[in-house]
Amino acid sequence: MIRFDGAAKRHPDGTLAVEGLDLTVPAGQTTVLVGPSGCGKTTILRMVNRMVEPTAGRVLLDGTDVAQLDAAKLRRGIGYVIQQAGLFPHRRVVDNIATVPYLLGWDRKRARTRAMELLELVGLAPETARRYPFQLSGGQQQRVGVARALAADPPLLLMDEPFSAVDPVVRSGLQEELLRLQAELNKTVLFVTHDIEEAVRLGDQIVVLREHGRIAQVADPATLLAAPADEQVAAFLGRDRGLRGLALRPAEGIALLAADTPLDGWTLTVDPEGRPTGWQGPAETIRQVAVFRPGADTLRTALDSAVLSPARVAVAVDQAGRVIGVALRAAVLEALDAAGPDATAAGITATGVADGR
Ligand SMILES: Nc1ncnc2c1ncn2[C@@H]1O[C@H](COP(=O)(O)OP(=O)(O)OP(=O)(O)O)[C@@H](O)[C@H]1O
Repeated sequence: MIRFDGAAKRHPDGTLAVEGLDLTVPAGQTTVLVGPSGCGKTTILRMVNRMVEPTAGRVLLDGTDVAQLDAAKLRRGIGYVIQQAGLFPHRRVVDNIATVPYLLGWDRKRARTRAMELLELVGLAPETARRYPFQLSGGQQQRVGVARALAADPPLLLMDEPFSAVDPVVRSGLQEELLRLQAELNKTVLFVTHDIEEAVRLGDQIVVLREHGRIAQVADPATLLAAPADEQVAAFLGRDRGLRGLALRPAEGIALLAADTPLDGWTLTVDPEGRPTGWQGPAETIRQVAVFRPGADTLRTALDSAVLSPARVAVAVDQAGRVIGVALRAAVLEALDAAGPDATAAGITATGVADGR
């Protein structure tokens, strides 16, 4: 657990980066710091590994003030991932990953064996090990960066906009990978981003910051989207926060009809295994079918499937991608009602945000 106890940073030129932060980062969970550029996110993160020393207050790691710990030793016990991975260009991937084990004095063979395990864990092929960073794509470099941070199995990971330099598709893959890893490893993760979408996807706890590291709100993603603390937070979350909140709710309890139900003249076509191949209409054929997996996907995906379909139904598939039925748009909305409106659950009224009640 990390505890910021009035932690502040004023730079020698007088810039007040962080005014005085009180915050608990729970163990075994992902806490995301999000906020506008320059609000102090990186400064807060770096106070933990002493790359920035607070000018007032303290940062406690499992109850110990980090200022009392040897900085080099402290850093070897904390995984650190930064934007564009920050790999050593002259070292092969395997040796980049093994950096901390080498520093910890592991013998070469053990360190390299560990590096190979990690390469697999982050989804990279074994032959990647012999390459140099410049021979990898941006997304692959980030994966190596994550593997390097995990090499000595530290309980804590600091991640500073680790995925912001890659394109949206790669980024989404990296986020998914981090979620998978985190479900397995249960690290304490402190993650910085300026992307609220990323924060909502990855965070167990989201800390929305204003300038000078002032806390605007600390909440889990569903509560944050349903009940922003004030207008400023609501504006930061964006206008479609309600729709984005659907991404946090499972697509469950949606009534399915048989896939061969007549649908306004549209027929869903499937391949011999039963996977959807397109929509056959009276005058045209559409070759894309947006699908959702009941239980595995979210209400947002189900709604998306229903909105994109020319037959105005969501297409439900099983884990193998075989069609198991279709759902009318109304059925998706009913499931939404049955799940209970989040805003009410969070204790606010429809006008609660606007008028401050
Ligand atoms: N060495 C320094 N000297 C003076 N001011 C600094 C120094 N380092 C950072 N700052 C200032 O401190 C404030 C917080 O910076 P920080 O990098 O923590 O913000 P951030 O929220 O991570 O920003 P971004 O999202 O743009 O990366 C900024 O106003 C920045 O200009």
